[in-house]
Amino acid sequence: MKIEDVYIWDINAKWLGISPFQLMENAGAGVARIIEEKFGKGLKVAIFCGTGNNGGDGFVIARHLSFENDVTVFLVGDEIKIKSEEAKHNWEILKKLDFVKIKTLKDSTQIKGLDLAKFNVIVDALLGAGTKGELREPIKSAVEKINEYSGKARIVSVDLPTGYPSSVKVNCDFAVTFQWDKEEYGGFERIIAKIGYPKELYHLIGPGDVKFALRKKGEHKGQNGKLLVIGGSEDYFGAPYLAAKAASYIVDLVYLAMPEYSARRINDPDLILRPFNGENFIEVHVKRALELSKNVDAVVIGPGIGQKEETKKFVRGFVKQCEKPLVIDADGLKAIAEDLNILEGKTFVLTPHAGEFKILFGEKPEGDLIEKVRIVMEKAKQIEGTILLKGVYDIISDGTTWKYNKTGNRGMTTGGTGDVLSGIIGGLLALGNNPLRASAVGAFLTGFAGDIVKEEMGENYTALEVAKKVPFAIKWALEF
Ligand SMILES: NC(=O)C1=CN([C@@H]2O[C@H](COP(=O)(O)OP(=O)(O)OC[C@H]3O[C@@H](n4cnc5c(N)ncnc54)[C@H](O)[C@@H]3O)[C@@H](O)[C@H]2O)[C@@H](O)CC1
Ligand SMILES: [K+]
Repeated sequence: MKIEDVYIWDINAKWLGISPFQLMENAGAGVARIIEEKFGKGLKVAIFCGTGNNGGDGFVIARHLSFENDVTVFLVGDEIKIKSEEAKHNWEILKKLDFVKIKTLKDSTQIKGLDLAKFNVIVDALLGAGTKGELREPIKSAVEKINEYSGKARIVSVDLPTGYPSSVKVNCDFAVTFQWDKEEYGGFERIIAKIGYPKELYHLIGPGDVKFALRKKGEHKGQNGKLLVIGGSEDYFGAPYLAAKAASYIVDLVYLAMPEYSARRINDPDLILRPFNGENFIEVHVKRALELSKNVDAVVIGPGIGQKEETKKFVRGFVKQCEKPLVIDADGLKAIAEDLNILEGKTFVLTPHAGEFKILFGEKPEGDLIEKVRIVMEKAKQIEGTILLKGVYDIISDGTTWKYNKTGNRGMTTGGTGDVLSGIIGGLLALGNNPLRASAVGAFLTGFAGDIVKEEMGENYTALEVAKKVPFAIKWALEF
C-alpha cells in the first residue's frame, strides 16, 4: 500500500464512523500484544512518548502492559502540548494509575542523565507519521538515549522508528506498523498490527477519494481542466447540456459541441457553445470535432446524440481518432457497441446501466455484488478500459481493481442524472485523474449531490437540481 492510499482510507474510515479513539486503542493494544507474545510477561518496560498521536499510542500501550508488567512512561515534552482529544483522553487515564510510573522530560539535559539499565524493553512512541523535517530537541536527545541501549534492551518502535527516514533515527529491533505495510517504508523490520479497518476501505468510495481527486493545481484559467462535451440531436438538447453544466462546476472551461438545431435552445453563460451545422452529428463533422478535442484535456461523447446510422458513424470515427481521455455514455455506447475494437489503445470510461451493458457485451450483469463485480472486471480487462456499471450500487473497474459506490437514492431514476454523471467524470478526467478514480469519484459526487437534493425537496426532483448541488457535495467532502 502507498501512503497516499492510507491518507484516503483514514478519511473514509472516519466517514464510516470509526473514531480516532477506536483506532488508537487498537493500535496500542496491538503493540502491547505483540510485545508480550515476543518477550513474555513480567517485563520492565520504558515507554518514550511524544506529545502527538504516536505518543498517544504509547499511553495506550502503557495501560495494556501495566496489567502484567512493570511500566514507566517517559513523556518527552510538555503535557500541555498533548493536543488531540484521543491522546489527551488516554493521558488523563494514565495519570490516575498508581502502578504506572510517569516521568516528564522537558529538556535534553534531563534526558542525557537518564539511566535505563534496568529496563529490558524500550518502546519508542516519540514520533510517527506526523514527523516534519529534522528532529528537534528534546526529541533528538531522547532518540540518542534510546540508541545507547541498542543491543542491551529490546527496542520496539511504534509505527515508525522515530526520525525515519533521516539518518538520526531510533535503531529498533522492529517497528509495529498499523494495518498495512507501506511501499515507501524500507530499511527496518516491520510487524503489522491490524487496527480495525474493514475490507470496505479497499473498495467503497468516500470523501477521502474526493479530496484526493480535487486537489487544485493551477491559479490560471484553464489550468484546472478543459472539457469538451459532444452530444445532442434533433430529438435531445437537455442531455448534453446537463453533462456540460455539471462539469462546469469542476473544470475551468467547458466546450459544448452540439448540432446547431438544438444548440439554439441553449443559453448559458457558463458554457462555451460550439454549434455544428444541421440537425444531427454526421460523419463529416469528425474533423472539426477532433480539432476541438486538441484544445481540451478530456472529452465526453454521447449524451442525447441519437441513434441515426450517420451519427453512429460519426461517434465511431471520432472515438477512433481522438487522443484525449474519453467518457462514452448513453447513445454513444450504442454506437461503439457495434465495433469495440475502436477502443484499442484509448484511455476511456464507459458508463452503462445494466441494459446498455448487455448491448455492449452481450451479457447482463446479474447476481450479488461480488458476482456483478466479477462480470464488470472481466469485461473491463477484455477491453482494457474502465467500466462504470450504474445501479443501486455503482460498480467501477479498470480490470485490475474495483470500487463501488453507495450514494444516491430512488429519486435519481429521473431522466438526466446519467448525463450529470458523465459530465462530472469527464471533468475529473480533465483534472488529470486516472479513469478509475475519475469514475469512482464521479459516481460518489453525483449520488451525494442527489442525496443533498433529496434532503431539501424529497424524491421528486430533476437532474438539473442534482447538477447544481455538485459544488455542495464537493464542499462537504473537502471539509470532511
Ligand atoms: N489513523 C491514524 O492516523 C492513526 C494514527 N495513529 C498514530 O498516530 C501517529 C501520527 O500522529 P500525529 O499525526 O499526531 O503525528 P506524530 O505523533 O507522529 O507527530 C506529531 C508531533 O511531533 C512533533 N514533531 C513533528 N516533527 C517533529 C520534529 N522534526 N522534531 C520534533 N518534533 C516534531 C509535532 O509538534 C507533534 O507534537 C501515527 O504514526 C500512529 O502512531 C494510530 O493511533 C492509529 C491510527
Ligand atoms: K515511533
